[in-house]
Amino acid sequence: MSDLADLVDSNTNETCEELTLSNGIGTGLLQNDSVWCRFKFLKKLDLNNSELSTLPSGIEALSPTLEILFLSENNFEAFPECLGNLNRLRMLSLRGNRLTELSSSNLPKKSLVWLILTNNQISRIDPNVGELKELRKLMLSHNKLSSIPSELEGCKNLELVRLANNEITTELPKEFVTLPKLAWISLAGNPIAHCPQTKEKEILKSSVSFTESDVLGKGASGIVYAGKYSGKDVAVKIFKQQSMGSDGNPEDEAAINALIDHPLAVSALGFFLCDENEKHEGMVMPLLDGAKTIGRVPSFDTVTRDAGPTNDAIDLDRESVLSIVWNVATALEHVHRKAGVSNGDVYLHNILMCKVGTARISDWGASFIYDGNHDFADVFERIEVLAFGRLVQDLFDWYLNSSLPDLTEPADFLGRTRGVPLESGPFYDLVQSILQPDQHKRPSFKEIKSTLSQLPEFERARHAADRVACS
Ligand SMILES: Nc1ncnc2c1ncn2[C@@H]1O[C@H](COP(=O)(O)OP(=O)(O)OP(=O)(O)O)[C@@H](O)[C@H]1O
Repeated sequence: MSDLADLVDSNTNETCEELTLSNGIGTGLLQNDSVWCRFKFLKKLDLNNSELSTLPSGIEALSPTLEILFLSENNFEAFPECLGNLNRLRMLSLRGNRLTELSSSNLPKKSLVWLILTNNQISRIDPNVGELKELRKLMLSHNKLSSIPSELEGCKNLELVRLANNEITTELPKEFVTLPKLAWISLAGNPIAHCPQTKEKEILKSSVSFTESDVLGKGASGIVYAGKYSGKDVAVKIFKQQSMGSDGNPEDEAAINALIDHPLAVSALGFFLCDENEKHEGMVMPLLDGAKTIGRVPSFDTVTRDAGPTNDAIDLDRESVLSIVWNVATALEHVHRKAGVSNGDVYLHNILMCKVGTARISDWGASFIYDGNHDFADVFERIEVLAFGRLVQDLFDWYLNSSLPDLTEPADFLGRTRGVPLESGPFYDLVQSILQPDQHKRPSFKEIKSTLSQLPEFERARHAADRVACS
């Protein structure tokens, strides 16, 4: 291939909206500035894994349309200047590069909502980060940050922040953790987060068997197989090694799984280690018969919100919806109160529903442990209360055509017309107190569970959950 123009002529159409030039296809050819202005409709460009350390300014010709740019697994040491002129860019990934600093100087401040900087060398966040006013999702796991600047409070739209596996030793600024829309945060693998030992749940690899063809499901951090352990049918998750996942490390996921013990939460029976490096290789969980997730992971459009129901959960009746609400609230009340654990990823795509219809919360890959006596204990719980509110909001939107009172987001996040407003009453009041910007005024999970338990419409859900606990 000698020329990008040839490549473009032979493989694509200039009216295309998406172009993939990853794995070196575009390397050395990017300099052909005249090519870029021929793309009048390009919304998404993938230049992953191409040994790039600079971008030619010709790429600015894409600014009228380009929304999504992948520059992951390259050699960038700084944000290329031309990025700041891509003024429709909403999503930018520079995962797995050599960045040492996050500064908003060369970023499109008015348009950027989703920034992925996982697995770089970032040790400093410039105070000008607060200028990224539209930012909703910031992925910074696997970097070298030792502190977070209070100026992050300027990012009033931040909803999800990943900070796992950094070197954070100092308190997070209060202005940041009390941001009005912050609902998902991960902090494991930092000196400020606790990490217990999992020795008591270590099991011999030889005691677990599974066949690679028997896949139950795939997640970002590993694959789950049907298998056997101690004569029982189980689910076996094999972690991707060195995956530098956006959420955190298998070690932390394993450590937290070892702490979770609740019938409405899916957690580990045991872990086994790699023979070579003693790292966690796999995890054994109780097998949930016919387990299916309820939500689809967020899309480029929905950013921080699940994209909609899975095909396995297209139709859920009111009874099922209320049962999911009750089960998730109950499990979260338990893990926050008993273990000081924040799940960090409370989403319908992490709720597993088994054949008989019981919903359980799963996936502790973004979780972290906090000190229940610490000043921030309430803060971490109230952040997750908002994530729970988002989950309830999605359930009512998808299945009951009902819109909940949302004081954090008076206009719907996708600009859609939502369903019929929820009728006023105690449930309305509860939801309104959950979906509000002032963290202090949100209820704890204990209070949420207590209010739900007094509502007659949740009685059947309560009894069904009690039966699961007794079985
Ligand atoms: N205990 C289980 N029993 C039956 N199926 C399971 C069990 N745990 C997981 N699965 C299946 O495997 C899929 C992947 O699970 P996993 O927890 O790895 O995914 P995930 O929640 O997407 O996590 P990740 O953060 O790793 O991407 C689930 O969606 C589900 O279909």
